[in-house]
Amino acid sequence: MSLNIVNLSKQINQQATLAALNFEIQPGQIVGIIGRNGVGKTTLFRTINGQYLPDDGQVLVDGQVVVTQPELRQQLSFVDPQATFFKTATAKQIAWFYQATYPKFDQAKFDRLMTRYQLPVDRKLRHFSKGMFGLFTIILSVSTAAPYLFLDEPLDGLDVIIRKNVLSILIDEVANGNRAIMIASHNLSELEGIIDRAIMLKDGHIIHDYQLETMRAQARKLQLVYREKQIPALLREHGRIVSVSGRVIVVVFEDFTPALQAALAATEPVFQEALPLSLTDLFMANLTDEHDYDLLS
Ligand SMILES: Nc1ncnc2c1ncn2[C@@H]1O[C@H](COP(=O)(O)OP(=O)(O)OP(=O)(O)O)[C@@H](O)[C@H]1O
Repeated sequence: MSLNIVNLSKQINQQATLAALNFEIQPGQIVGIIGRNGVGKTTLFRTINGQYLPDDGQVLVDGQVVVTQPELRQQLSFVDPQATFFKTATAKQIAWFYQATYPKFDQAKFDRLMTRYQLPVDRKLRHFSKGMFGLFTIILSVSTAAPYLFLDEPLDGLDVIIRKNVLSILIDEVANGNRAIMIASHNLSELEGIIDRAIMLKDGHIIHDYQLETMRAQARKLQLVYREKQIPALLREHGRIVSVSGRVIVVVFEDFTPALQAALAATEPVFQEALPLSLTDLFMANLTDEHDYDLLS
């Protein structure tokens, strides 16, 4: 089983928001989609799920083209949190609608989760709080039995206790290896705790597709102090500078080889310390523009 995104392209406002994206998702994975505001994460989910027609490229489920075989949409579930069309319906009515759309909709699971999280099934969604609505979209999504789930900012508006519960629901969902979940989120620290892989978008392209375990083994975040205020060229050539504070430089090296280690020693830092590397560091290292922070002052 697999979901393949092949040369997927979509222009929004004459901008190549998605420019020939290629990747594959397999059940058992939780994949984070990360990138700055407006980069196209929601557009990607909408295009994969058929809300937007792609300008080019294909979405394939088990090698079959989704756009020409609409029944394959049952394999995909994306509850768009920005969709307002069903806000006048009650939670129970939405579940009926989903049963019609997803023949394998798991009503017992839906009822169990709604009860567990004390969400009123007879209340109209427009009367749900932001957090209740967010939780509802997750419950709806996991109840579809679709193997590929897409969640857009699923933790937004949820209190810390519910967030932890939601994360454990999601981990349980992929544990048996039958489902994959793609999550677009700016909650990087919480995302990092559950994802296996992070796809980083910039300027319409995938600029990194990290397997987090491999990345953690290969990358280093170092705090370095030099005698002079000048930043050695090696740091910019092989690393990404995260911050500069006086003579203290924090730099991320994504591929920290023994040769690089030796070259770094030759720059003669007066102090060097390895710091824990997080997804936030990778985000900042790759996506911070120089005009965002005056790194070089
Ligand atoms: N319905 C729309 N009409 C016009 N422009 C849109 C529409 N939806 C998105 N865009 C534009 O498409 C681009 C991508 O937006 P998108 O919502 O996919 O980004 P995102 O990565 O999900 O952002 P965020 O992190 O802020 O949620 C942005 O430039 C946005 O302004």
